[in-house]
Amino acid sequence: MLAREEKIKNTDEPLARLDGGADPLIAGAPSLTLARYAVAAVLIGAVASMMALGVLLPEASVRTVGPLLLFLIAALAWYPLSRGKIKTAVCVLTFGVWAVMTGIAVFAGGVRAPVVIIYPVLILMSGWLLNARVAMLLTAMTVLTTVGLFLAESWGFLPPPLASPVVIYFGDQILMYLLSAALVVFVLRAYQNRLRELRQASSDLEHRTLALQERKAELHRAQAVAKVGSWVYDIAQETMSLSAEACRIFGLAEGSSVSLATYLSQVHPADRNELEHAWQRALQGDAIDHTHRILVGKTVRWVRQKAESGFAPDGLKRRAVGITQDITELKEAQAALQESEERYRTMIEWTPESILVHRMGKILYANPAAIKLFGAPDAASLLRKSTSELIHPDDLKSQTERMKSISNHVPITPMVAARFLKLDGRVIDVEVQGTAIIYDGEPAIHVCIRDISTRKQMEDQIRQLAFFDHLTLLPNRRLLTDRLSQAVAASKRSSCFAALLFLDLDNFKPLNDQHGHAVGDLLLMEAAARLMNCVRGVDTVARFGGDEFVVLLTELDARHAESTEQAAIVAEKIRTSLSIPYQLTVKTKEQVATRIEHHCTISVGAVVFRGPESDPDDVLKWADTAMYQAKQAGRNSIRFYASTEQATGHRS
Ligand SMILES: Nc1nc2c(ncn2[C@@H]2O[C@H](COP(=O)(O)OP(=O)(O)OP(=O)(O)O)[C@@H](O)[C@H]2O)c(=O)[nH]1
Repeated sequence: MLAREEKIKNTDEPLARLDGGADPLIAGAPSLTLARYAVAAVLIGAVASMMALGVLLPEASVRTVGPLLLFLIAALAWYPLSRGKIKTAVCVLTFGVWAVMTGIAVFAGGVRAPVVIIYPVLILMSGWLLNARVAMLLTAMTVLTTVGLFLAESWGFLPPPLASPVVIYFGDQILMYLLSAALVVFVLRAYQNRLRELRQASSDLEHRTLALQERKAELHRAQAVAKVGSWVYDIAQETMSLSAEACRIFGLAEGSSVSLATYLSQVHPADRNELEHAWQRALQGDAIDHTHRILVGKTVRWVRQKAESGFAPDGLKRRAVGITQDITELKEAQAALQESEERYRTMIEWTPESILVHRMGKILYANPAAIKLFGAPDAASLLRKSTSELIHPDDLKSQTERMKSISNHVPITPMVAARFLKLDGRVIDVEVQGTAIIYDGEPAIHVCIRDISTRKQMEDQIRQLAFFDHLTLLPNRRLLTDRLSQAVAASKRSSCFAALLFLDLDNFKPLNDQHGHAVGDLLLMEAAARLMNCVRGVDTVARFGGDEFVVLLTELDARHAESTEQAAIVAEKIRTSLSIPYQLTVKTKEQVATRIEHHCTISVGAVVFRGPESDPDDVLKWADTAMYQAKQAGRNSIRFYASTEQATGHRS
């Protein structure tokens, strides 16, 4: 098909216009093959004639001029033919042959020359292969020539005809008949080829029409799926032709076309002016890319118009070609997203919880609560920091791993306690919870930080109250019981003995009675401090209650005697230390502070024990019994619980 289109393009224009500008294919342009046959036939005929004349009439070389001219004409026609200019070639051939034949007729007897038989054939061929005008022209030329030959002969202007043997007449006539027959065959074949080509062209046209319809349907489907319509605006006519999807978007019946004024009246009043300006710019050659609202019934639709103005393919009409995209859903989604982002922003701006957003450790956002929590003067000074600068070094590894897990969407404990650092370096106890989010279009981590410093302090206080004596800050009876159980269990494992010293201040009550409870408290605190100085770090000094203290000595010797000796040494050290006079500051009734010296001693009951022979209750009871014995013995003394009773398990 393309090859044929190419051939048609190459056919010379002036000749094509001789038939009134009709499609040369349909007007019967000769095919390249047939034209070649015709030229070849003339060439071969000319050569054959020259050869025949050379053989039959070697002495009459002048007779070969005719065939020689025919040969030249054919050679001349071959040149345009080789360049695809078929009609020019046929023209050269027809008129050339006509001219040569006329020349021969002049020397061969005028209107009686045998060659005149070729004229009708040439007229027919020119009419068929070229067009009616050429045939008419050739006919007129032939009639005039015939009249001319007749008059020339009548007036005796014609040269005497060459004396020709009969064989020449015979040969000429046979050649003319053959040539005529060949031309008629060419014409018929050209006609048949033309018909075949027309049928082929018709079938091609049908296929092209079908393909075009399919493409049009596909385009409609694609436009409907993409919600993109197209239009062409004829600037002179001021009419906009719309595709089916464009009609749907504008709420018009399929196949509608609208004027610019009608379209503008459909545009939302708030957007109309701006669109009109854009349209004017487009008419001056600018491209339009404009988003505006249109009113379709009672609904508002968002559309994006993209267009360019220019000339139609005919190069005459000015027009604008554009597409219309229905972006209502996109706009609604954008509005919803914006609303949700604003809500999120407001929420995190006002929440009392501290929130940071970071990507790969770089802080991107900090809410006011976070700025306050980290003691930053403003958001910018916090944004300059990396997360690693805000995390306590001890927790950095675990926090970094958590961030990695969050980024990789690996499940983790939602909230953990950690220590963070304020910008001034102070430590804050916090609970952190991280979530993977998309921030500014890229993955990031949203961290929620809760300051639990106050809660931690309160917990510590509660712990202190639950397990420590508030006056002396020593472990209380509950914690002592726990440590004693641990000591029993440890001694069972290690086979080493432990010792428990039960201490009771002697004659403490009179101090309270004489100087008041506050002074008694001072003594109790001083006694506690002295006790702490008498023992190792692994030992426990507890306030059992009132003026009673307990000292638990662990990890003594594996032998009972040695352990008893070690415990006795510590007990003696304690007894000595606590009997040193106490310097206490007393306030008189008049609130005047005076220092008094108070002498106080202690009675110590001691027991050396080891699991599993002893249990915590027994040990306490045995030490208490021994302490009672020390009191009985006159106070300020140390008594060990009898080991025989321990060994036999006697507990009375
Ligand atoms: N200042 C003060 N006194 C307390 C506290 N707890 C108990 N006491 C007093 O401690 C005293 C203990 O009395 P006791 O041990 O029976 O009497 P004591 O005078 O030490 O006599 P002995 O123990 O027999 O030598 C009581 O007067 C209690 O009121 C306390 O927390 N502070």
